[in-house]
Amino acid sequence: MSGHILAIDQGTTSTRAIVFGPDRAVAGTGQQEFPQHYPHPGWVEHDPADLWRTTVETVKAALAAARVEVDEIAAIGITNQRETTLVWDKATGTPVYPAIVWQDRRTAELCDRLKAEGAEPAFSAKTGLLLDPYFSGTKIAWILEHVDGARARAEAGELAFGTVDSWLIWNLTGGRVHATDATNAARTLVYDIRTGDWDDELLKLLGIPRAMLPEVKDCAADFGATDPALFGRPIPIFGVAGDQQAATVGQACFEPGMLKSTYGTGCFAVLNTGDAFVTSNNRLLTTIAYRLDGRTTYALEGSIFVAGAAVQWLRDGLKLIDKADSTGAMAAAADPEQDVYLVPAFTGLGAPWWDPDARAAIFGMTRNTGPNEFARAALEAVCYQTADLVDAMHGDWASGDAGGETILRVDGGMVASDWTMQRLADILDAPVDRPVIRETTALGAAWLAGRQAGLWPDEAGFAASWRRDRRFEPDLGDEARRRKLAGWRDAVARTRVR
Ligand SMILES: Nc1ncnc2c1ncn2[C@@H]1O[C@H](COP(=O)(O)OP(=O)(O)O)[C@@H](O)[C@H]1O
Ligand SMILES: O=P(O)(O)OC[C@H](O)CO
Repeated sequence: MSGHILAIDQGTTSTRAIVFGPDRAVAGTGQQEFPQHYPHPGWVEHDPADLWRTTVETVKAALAAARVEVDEIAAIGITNQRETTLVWDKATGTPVYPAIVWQDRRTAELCDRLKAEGAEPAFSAKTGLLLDPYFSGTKIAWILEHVDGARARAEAGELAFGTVDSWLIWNLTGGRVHATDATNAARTLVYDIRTGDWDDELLKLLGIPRAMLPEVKDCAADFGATDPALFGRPIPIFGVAGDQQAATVGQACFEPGMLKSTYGTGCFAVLNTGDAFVTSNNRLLTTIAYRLDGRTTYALEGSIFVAGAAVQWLRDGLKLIDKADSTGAMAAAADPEQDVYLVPAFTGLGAPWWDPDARAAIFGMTRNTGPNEFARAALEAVCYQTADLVDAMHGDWASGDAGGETILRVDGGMVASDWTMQRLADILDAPVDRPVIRETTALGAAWLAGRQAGLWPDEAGFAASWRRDRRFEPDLGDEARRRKLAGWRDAVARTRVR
């Protein structure tokens, strides 16, 4: 056996598998998009079979691209879109309903009802989250309520709940292992991140039987081995983390005060707060950054639902562009005299507003507004939203705690756009560091698996190998920055409904 590690990154719009060589460089990749289903306004579903099929197919493609045999893979690390909720039959492995995706807003009313009953403080104190449809708990409750017979079967111990990691582990192990890791559990709204256990009071409030829940393990742990029938021989699954947490470790943000932001479909900024469970006064989430050797490292997180998805909307919805990477040149060519703002609340607004009923809007258009201004507005929206998050973080976590100025480590599909990264530095008025390895999420999952396998270095050794591709320095006058931010905040205020 040689020391390759296979990372599976099951994301919102595509599944990726990446083989990392013993030198920790990318040896081969496989990637597949899969269909998104929008059965009603505000609803978003995935077919669980698509998540599984694309996983198997991309693993095979990555192995072929890397020209490695299965017996050269020492371990698998899994990372995944978080909160997306699946419920399946333990005997047959058949899902009782499609996967309800994290972006889905169908449980907004249930969240409102629970808030009106005064339940939110109990959820926040234990889980670090808010009562928002984003998280898994109300999605599980919805399935139990709306799928014929589901509640009785769940109570009889016949049904399993899982986030996408659990669904993949279940299938990879041939239905032998029902497990998750602490970071994914932390997104369910029923896991107490202080005690590290499912919480009976919260389960009762949502009517979720404990028997449905997976076993919760550290991020680097033994999650079982793949069924030999799948890839020809068993491969141990040694690492699991939600994609934003995997990106946090992939960016080597191991020190309190270190901050990363990932720009994929959505944007997620995660600030390591060490051993401290920091309660936000600015409606950020408190969550688990990672749990290693039984020790929990906490984080503050700002979650924005639409980042690259706005670019996809320009491409697929408006058909203004053919390819995502056209937007940079268009933004650069946009009329500097026009202040056009897109508030991309297609599925409500996430942190720090948490307004599930807000819907997207464009402000400031004139007769001269065209595709270039739309492209710039879509890219700038990501920068403004990051600024809102970083501001909120500064309110909760004094920058002195971080030992100096804010430096943002970035990754995800959108960071390919130099224009966006420069504008991000300009709007934040802080340096933005882009790493050499942009597959940071997969790298983080690989590190967890490689650490558990004893093949990859510990935190310090791994952090020392982090390499910067480029630093974007802020280069926009204070006045212009303030004017733009004021225009953005005015646009957000006009979009909010709560
Ligand atoms: N050069 C680019 N400029 C702007 N947006 C981009 C660019 N390249 C990719 N994107 C956007 O990044 C997203 C893909 O990022 P990725 O990290 O693969 O997402 P996910 O993991 O959420 O599926 C898409 O929404 C796409 O529109
Ligand atoms: O699939 P991504 O990269 O957009 O990430 C989704 C997040 O995990 C949702 O919380």
